[in-house]
Amino acid sequence: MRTSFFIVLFLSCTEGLPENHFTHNNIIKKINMMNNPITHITSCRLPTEYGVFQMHGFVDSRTGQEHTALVMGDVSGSLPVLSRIHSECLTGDALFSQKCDCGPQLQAAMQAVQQAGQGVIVYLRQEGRGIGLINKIRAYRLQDEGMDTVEANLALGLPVDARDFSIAKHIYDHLGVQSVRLLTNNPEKLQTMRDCGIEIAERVPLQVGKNPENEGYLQTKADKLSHLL
Ligand SMILES: Nc1nc2c(ncn2[C@@H]2O[C@H](COP(=O)(O)OP(=O)(O)OP(=O)(O)O)[C@@H](O)[C@H]2O)c(=O)[nH]1
Ligand SMILES: [Zn+2]
Repeated sequence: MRTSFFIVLFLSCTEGLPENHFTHNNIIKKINMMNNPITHITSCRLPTEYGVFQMHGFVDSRTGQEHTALVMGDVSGSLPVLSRIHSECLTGDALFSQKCDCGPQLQAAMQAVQQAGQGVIVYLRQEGRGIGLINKIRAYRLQDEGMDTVEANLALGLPVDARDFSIAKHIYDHLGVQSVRLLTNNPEKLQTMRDCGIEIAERVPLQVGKNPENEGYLQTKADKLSHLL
């Protein structure tokens, strides 16, 4: 009760400070980092087209969201581990959509881990950059009418990107991962991991799955979301 009072007081006092100071979001993320909200529930063997992984299930006590990590080999310790932090995309990962590059990225990441003989795929259930499936369909409908991926989220009154990559840090901690070679083109993911205390030994580019349907989407990610494409 007392702690919450001081947190609320602190948040009110920091209102109005510039973006690069204490934003509410950053403070809330830091509080979340202090009280680990991610609980490991169980794990099982998962044979896939890309080899046999150990699949771990986690629950976020704040949202009830279920996340998973696919692990191959021994990943604990200070040596860099090949890893992908993948955000759920039902349309791309499971329904073969060509509107994005998620499906081919997931496959390429799993294949790369198989080739390395060791690695972690963190699969975060933050569909639609965190706005959920129904809102993503709403956003796609606006894109059918000519908006780009950023404009559509904003037109719906939603954040452009509502994901919390710090969840991955808790998952890495559970697995004993300290340093990663991260498969990504997204600089924000790299920065969040660094801010959380995960060493980025290397960024491994992941440029696959380009097709005529997703050319504009990839261009928007490069132009408006600073993706390294
Ligand atoms: N709201 C919204 N979400 C999208 C759209 N297209 C893909 N997504 C979601 O975007 C997430 C994937 O993000 P991306 O921007 O493709 O890639 P990233 O994970 O940020 O970066 P990489 O590590 O380089 O792949 C998934 O959750 C998808 O469901 C879209 O047009 N609108
Ligand atoms: Zn996708």
